[in-house]
Amino acid sequence: MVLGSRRPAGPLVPVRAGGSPLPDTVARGEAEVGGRAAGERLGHRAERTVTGQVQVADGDVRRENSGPATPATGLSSAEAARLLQVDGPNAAAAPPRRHLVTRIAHQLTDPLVALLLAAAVVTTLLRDYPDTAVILLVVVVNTAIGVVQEVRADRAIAALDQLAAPTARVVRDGRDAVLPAAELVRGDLVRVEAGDVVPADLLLHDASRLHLDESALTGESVPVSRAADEEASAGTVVTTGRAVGTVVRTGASSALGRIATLAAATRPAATPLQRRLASLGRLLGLAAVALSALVFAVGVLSGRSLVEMAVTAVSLVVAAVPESLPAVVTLALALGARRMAAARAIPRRLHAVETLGSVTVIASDKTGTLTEGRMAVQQAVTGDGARFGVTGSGYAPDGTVHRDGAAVAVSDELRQLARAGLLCNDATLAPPTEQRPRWGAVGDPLEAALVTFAARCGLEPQTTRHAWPRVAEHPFDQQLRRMTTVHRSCDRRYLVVCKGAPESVLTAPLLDASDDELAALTAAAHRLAGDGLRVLAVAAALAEHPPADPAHPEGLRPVGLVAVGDPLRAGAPDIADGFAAAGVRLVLVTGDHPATAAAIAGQLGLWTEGDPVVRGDDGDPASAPAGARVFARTQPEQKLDIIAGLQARGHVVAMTGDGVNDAPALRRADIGVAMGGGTEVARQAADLVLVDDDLSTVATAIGEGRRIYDNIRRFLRYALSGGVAEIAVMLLGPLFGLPVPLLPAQILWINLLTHGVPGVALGAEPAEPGTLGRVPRSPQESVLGAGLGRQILVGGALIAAVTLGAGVLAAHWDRPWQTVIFMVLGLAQLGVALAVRAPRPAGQRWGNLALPLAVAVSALLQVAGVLLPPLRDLLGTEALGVAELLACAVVSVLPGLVLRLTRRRPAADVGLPWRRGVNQADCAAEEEM
Ligand SMILES: Nc1ncnc2c1ncn2[C@@H]1O[C@H](COP(=O)(O)OP(=O)(O)OP(=O)(O)O)[C@@H](O)[C@H]1O
Repeated sequence: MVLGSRRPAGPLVPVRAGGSPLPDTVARGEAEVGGRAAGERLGHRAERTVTGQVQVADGDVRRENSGPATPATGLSSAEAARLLQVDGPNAAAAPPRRHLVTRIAHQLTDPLVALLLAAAVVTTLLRDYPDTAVILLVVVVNTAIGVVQEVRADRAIAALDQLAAPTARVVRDGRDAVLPAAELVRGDLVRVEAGDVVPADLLLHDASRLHLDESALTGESVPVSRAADEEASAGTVVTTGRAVGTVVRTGASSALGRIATLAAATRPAATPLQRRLASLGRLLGLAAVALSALVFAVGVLSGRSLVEMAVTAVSLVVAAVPESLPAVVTLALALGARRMAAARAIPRRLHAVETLGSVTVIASDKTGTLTEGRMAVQQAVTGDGARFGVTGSGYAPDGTVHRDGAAVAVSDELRQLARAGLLCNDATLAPPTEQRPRWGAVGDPLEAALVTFAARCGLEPQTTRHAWPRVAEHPFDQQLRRMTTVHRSCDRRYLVVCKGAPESVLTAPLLDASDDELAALTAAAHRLAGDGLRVLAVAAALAEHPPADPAHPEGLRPVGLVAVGDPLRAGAPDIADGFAAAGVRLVLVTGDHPATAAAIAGQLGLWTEGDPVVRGDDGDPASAPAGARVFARTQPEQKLDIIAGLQARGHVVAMTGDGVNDAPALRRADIGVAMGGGTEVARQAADLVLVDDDLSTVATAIGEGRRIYDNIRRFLRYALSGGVAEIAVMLLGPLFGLPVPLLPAQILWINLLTHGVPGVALGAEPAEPGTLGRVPRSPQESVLGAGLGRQILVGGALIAAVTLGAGVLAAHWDRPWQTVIFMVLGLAQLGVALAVRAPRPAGQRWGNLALPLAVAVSALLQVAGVLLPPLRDLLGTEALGVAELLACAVVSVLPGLVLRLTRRRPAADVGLPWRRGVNQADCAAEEEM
């Protein structure tokens, strides 16, 4: 879906006269009767009855507005609270909360658990009660761990939903307030403006140039205009203008609610990693079943009873497959998401948490993301070529104009330039308040800078605007990159003013100027842009008649250039360095002039003389050179092409955006990043919302994403090494004269102690030092890739080797070898859990304490299985002496020790340059350049 331009071009738009933003009584009963009734917009035929109710053709009768007309002060909080009780929240019916019983039933329907329950039935029939007891214990503990993790994950996700919930600007108790959209009630007075998603069905009272993108409801993406007394439906997007309206329907009865597509209603789909792990789980399950069948066959052939071997085989399947994997992954993702939110980067979908770790390119817009978005006119060049400097603080109207370092009086030419910039302008300035001690911008900051400039040139903005009433306009249009307004002069003529990008304004037939004049102004504009300033050219003319098409005025005379500065955010160069060190390439995508873009990119260390600057107005940015890091003069739609081009080269792309028409690009990017201060529609389209508009939090989020992925692989390495070892011991044991190395109850006991709590604790391991200094992993890489498969086999082989070795020696010395195998196999796995932990972060004494604690408790229980008589009876173990126990402990340490000593040092600390982060194809292409 491509939304229209931020302020879509239209034909000659007559300007509404006056129109206070908030009429005295906005829900005017009589006025509405003649207007279009609610429901009509949605294709329902609607008639208004004498009682003020709306009769909708589908038979639905509802009161449009309860009680008396809403006064300009909006509802009182008490009345709103009462209505909220009556109608419920303004949200799609929340997915029903899963009852505990449902959660337990869900755990019990897992195929592995079903297998265990079947085995329990068999052992009960055989009166093998100890085995039955152990099997049931495993089922109970695993179910409990599964349910607890699911609840924790759901809670973390629900908390995130709250943080990223849509908001609405509403008038309550006579004051403007920003509330969660879910708290809106019928009768609430709501304000909407460009970039907002209409939060509920509104009956409009005052609409100024309001255009709505209704594609969410109708599929039609061309914005439609809506005026007072018409309805704005929930879920539509304001592309231009602003309006005030009264809520007439909320939640499920609103337009969006009725077609049941409110985003909140959908349960999050499984993430790609979860899906990949689910299929890996199925594969492992099949492998475990096949190998257990082999163990079963070997056992039966060597004379063991069919039933005993069947129960052994089932236990082995259960023990070898990491059944807690889905729970570990979901919890790791959900807790990671919570941690990101605490770092002020709110993931709106779980998949963002895992995808962030493999981001290779972050494409950022300039204004407000890398720069502060606080603009000020710094230089001005008048039509006669005179150049002025302007100083002052922020948007404050006072300041000075100087030339060659000395304060000068404002010339007529400069005043004309300032006046033109003030008239062709929709912004105003907000004086300081108690909460905000500085002057602020209302509307486009660039235009607000022009208002300040006019004031510094001695003009009184309101008086000037009043003296030159606007009669027609062509709003700023990102395609044309200019804006035109037409004003009535006091002598009944028309002043036509056009301001915009120099290449859009300094061109015939719009401009009537000599080639020399044009060349001089274009060169001046280029020089100013080269200083990193955003340059606007201004042209104007007095005419007898308004232009036939204000989008394309003709015959204007150049009035001058204004060059607007927007300081780099403090720390922006460090952000660029940080991404570079993380192997993530920062790319600047802007609608600004190539010289401005290059200058800013130069200050960020992204660009040096000779590097390419790709121009969006000069061809297809998707076919840009592979190493390009600056895209200028791009249209929002071209962001899609840039993303597609990068993705085709194998990059995982994060894209920032905050405007109305950035939404498609935010959806298309692997990670759409919206600014907390941006538009609602951008926030809702994004995967990640940066609360403080601070791009550096993306780096933190990338680090978190990598940590989570590392921990999932850590868990896999630990759990699968154990599974491999168990199967190897059962298969190879008979070859070493150990007929049935482990009894079913023993296998399940080991499974219980090793998988459950230590597994979950591994998910909480801290990030390895230098996680952010690593090359991002390839998204195509298998979960078991990058050597993990080999590490699992090595780990499994080591555990199996020491276990079988200890068993063989015990058998040789005529000691209870089966118990020795039980002991060593369990303890060695726990040793591996400690060996695969992340290196302790610098300055932290203990790291993740949960893991050693979980391992210690599990080790004690394992020893108890041999020492305590009741457990011995249950598990079929025999007593071991202290020396034997110590020997078992020493042997069990070996696999972990070997793994620890041979651990590769993290590739970190070396601060990889970003170039190493791009894939091979890119490197080759860059070398060719
Ligand atoms: N209000 C305006 N009136 C006239 N011209 C404008 C206005 N705003 C921007 N321009 C011109 O259009 C060009 C593109 O601006 P636009 O706002 O589309 O860029 P952008 O992609 O949002 O930039 P950024 O990456 O800096 O956020 C600007 O360089 C400027 O020359």
